[in-house]
Amino acid sequence: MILIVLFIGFLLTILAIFSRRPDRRYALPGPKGVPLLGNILQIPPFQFLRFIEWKAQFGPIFLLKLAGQPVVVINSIEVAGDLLERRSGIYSDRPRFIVASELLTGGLVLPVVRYGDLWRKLRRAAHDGLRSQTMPGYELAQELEAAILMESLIKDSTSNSWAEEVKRSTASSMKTAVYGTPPITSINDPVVSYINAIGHRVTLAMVPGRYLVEFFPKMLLLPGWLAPWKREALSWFKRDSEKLRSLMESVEQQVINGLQIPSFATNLYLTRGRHQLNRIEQAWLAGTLFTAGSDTSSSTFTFFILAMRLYPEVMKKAQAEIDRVVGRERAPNFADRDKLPYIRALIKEVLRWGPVTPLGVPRQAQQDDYYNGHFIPKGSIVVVNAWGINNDPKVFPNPHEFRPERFLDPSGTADVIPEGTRNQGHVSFGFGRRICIGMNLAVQFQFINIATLLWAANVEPGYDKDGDVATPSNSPSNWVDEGAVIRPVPFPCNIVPRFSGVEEVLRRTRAGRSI
Ligand code: HEM
Repeated sequence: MILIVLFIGFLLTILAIFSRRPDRRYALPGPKGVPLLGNILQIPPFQFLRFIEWKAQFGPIFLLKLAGQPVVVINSIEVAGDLLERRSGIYSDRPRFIVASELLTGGLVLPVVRYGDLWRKLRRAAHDGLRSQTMPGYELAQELEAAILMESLIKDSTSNSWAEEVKRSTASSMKTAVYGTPPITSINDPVVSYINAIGHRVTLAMVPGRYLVEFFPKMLLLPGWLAPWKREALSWFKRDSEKLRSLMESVEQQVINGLQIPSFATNLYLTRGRHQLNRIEQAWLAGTLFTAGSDTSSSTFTFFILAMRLYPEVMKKAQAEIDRVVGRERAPNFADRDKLPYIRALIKEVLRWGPVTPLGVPRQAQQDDYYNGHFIPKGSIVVVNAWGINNDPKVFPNPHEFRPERFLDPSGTADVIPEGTRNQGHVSFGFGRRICIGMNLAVQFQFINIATLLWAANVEPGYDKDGDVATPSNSPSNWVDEGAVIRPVPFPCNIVPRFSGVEEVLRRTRAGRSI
């Protein structure tokens, strides 16, 4: 009798294993790995470049195994659209990061929140404050910050410290947009340093292999005295929540005192009845937007400066357009945007050309799926090689060339936008339901800073320590991976005023836009 029960149990186990294991014939193609580790050892830094090589071998969608975890890599705009947009019900979740997105941040950091009701609430509230209709509310502060940035860049035009100044200015602009605070004078501003430190802790906690609990989730049940990593993370969550809440409370207090400075947090507080977020959720949402927007925007602007240093003829063409529309008596403003098609095209090209977030933010398949006859198991991590798509020669001929004209019709006036790019011209903001919620603000930030810099100054070659002309390039040896973003390694260059009187106009612009 016992033998019969054991035999039936054995048969059921085998059946269960084989009903879950896909037939190998249906598996996605992909590089062969080694036992246990799978493809881990084949993945170098700047993996998106290797993914382009594998695309040539295995096609636009392939499978990697990282220590048993299936990772599906998408390398074409069509496949990304098919899965992340047309099957968004399956592909809108994020992978689980126990320490980073649960313990350290209470599951409240929008880019890594699991797909579900809380995500919907946070996303709706974020959309409320960042949709295109709200953008004019941010313009005055962005024009002010662009004038401040330009004044300081040209004041010390031969300095190599421009990259630090770009970081300060971006953090300042994002802090004003989120909390309505005046411009900051130093990147060491205490609020900026605090929120950046939270971002840094989260990024570090996501490094694969850092915490065993990610591989053995049952360890989460250990009591704090046996799990110092858990105790520490929970204590950071408490401290960070208090800090972020105090920032929201100062905004609330201003509104209560009758002072409504336009900002994301002011809007969040005023619309709290509609989105139903509690105070801690509101506080984390505001703080998250600051971090998600700062490094991405400053790195993009740094790629713009690199492009101007490498393509002086593009710079001249853009400046000619600005001179025609704006003249020299005033600095550019948002009212000029519709009349500056070349600048709009140039912004798209910067976002396409610079690998700021080359692999976007990963997704996770919420159920088993088949694509073109290939099996994608539930729980697979799904990564889109955005940089690979942005550099696909079929969509963008001569992709390594910086050429804003690719986004203009032959008359140079009408925008030309490749299909499947959600009207952006590139896929750097992602896809589907989890597409970057801050993209309107991000593009607006780039517009005013790019237009102001081109109006005010030339980006000219700088010199290295030996006195030789520095020769930066847009290639791996000139990129630095900071975890959340990739940016160009700072390179010497000179930002030189284009005409006398620039400083005076910038001073007037600043004085006319106090917030
Ligand atoms: C040039 C600048 C920026 C780039 C390149 C960028 C890129 C991205 C990408 C690739 C994603 C993931 C999209 C996906 O999963 O398909 C994302 C998500 C996100 N971004 Fe941005 N971003 C930028 C600026 C901003 C700004 C300024 C903000 C805030 C105001 C922001 C807030 C967010 C948030 C909250 C998410 C998570 C959305 C979600 O998971 O539902 N980003 N961004």
